[in-house]
Amino acid sequence: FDPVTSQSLCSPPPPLPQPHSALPCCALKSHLPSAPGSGFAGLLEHATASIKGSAWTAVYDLYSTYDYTVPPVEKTPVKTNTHTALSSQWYGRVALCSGMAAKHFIDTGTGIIKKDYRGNIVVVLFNFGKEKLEVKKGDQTAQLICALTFYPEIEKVQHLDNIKKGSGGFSPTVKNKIDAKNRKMKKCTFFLKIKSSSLLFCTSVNLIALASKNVWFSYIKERVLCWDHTELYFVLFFYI
Ligand SMILES: O=c1ccn([C@H]2C[C@H](O)[C@@H](COP(=O)(O)OP(=O)(O)OP(=O)(O)O)O2)c(=O)[nH]1
Repeated sequence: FDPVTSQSLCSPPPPLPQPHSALPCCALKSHLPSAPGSGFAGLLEHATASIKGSAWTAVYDLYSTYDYTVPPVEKTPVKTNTHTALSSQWYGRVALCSGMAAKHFIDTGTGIIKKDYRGNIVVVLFNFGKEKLEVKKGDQTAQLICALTFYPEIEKVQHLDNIKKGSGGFSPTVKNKIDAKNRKMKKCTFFLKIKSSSLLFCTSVNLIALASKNVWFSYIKERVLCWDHTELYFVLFFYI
């Protein structure tokens, strides 16, 4: 699917266009690294404008080819005139510029560049801000990351192996943490209740014994109030 023309890209991919000298049009050709982790992600060819920020960065800057206006709460596909020819196991990812996100509330949509895509890389800009965004020819609109990927074979199975995350839907880990916290809180409340009940019990026995001077109460007072609170907790624990 071509995000600009809304046409299907099922037809054979068009040949790479010749770069226009006045526009930042370039072709990236990637090779598999000779050794894993060698960090060699792409070779810039026919570039009229450097799109890599520095020698050590893993991303290539993508620039707008034309002037655009992105109205507030709208999206605009921005052509970059950048074409990729990625080798097998590579794919491209259009990522947002943090500066545009922080300053203008701009995000980029979609963003997966298939290795066999030969069309114009388009950056779909979403304006979540209240102001319209003016994009000028040559402005950086996004960054391109070339990443290695794998092709897992799909197998139909009856069961999956035991997984920790469970089937709790979104954020089950967070839910489990909240559940554990709630359980801890319940435990604390329970022991607090016991503690306050035991204190209440001691005070009541004391007061009644004092007021009535009753032999039985004096007996209970002597027997019970000489216990320390720990013993009382146990008595009340089983009683409650
Ligand atoms: O931000 C983006 C995302 C995608 N593309 C290009 C490259 C990608 O290979 C092609 C198709 O995009 P995608 O595969 O995400 O769309 P689809 O609707 O699944 O299309 P297809 O019919 O190719 O499966 O559009 C861009 O230029 N910019």
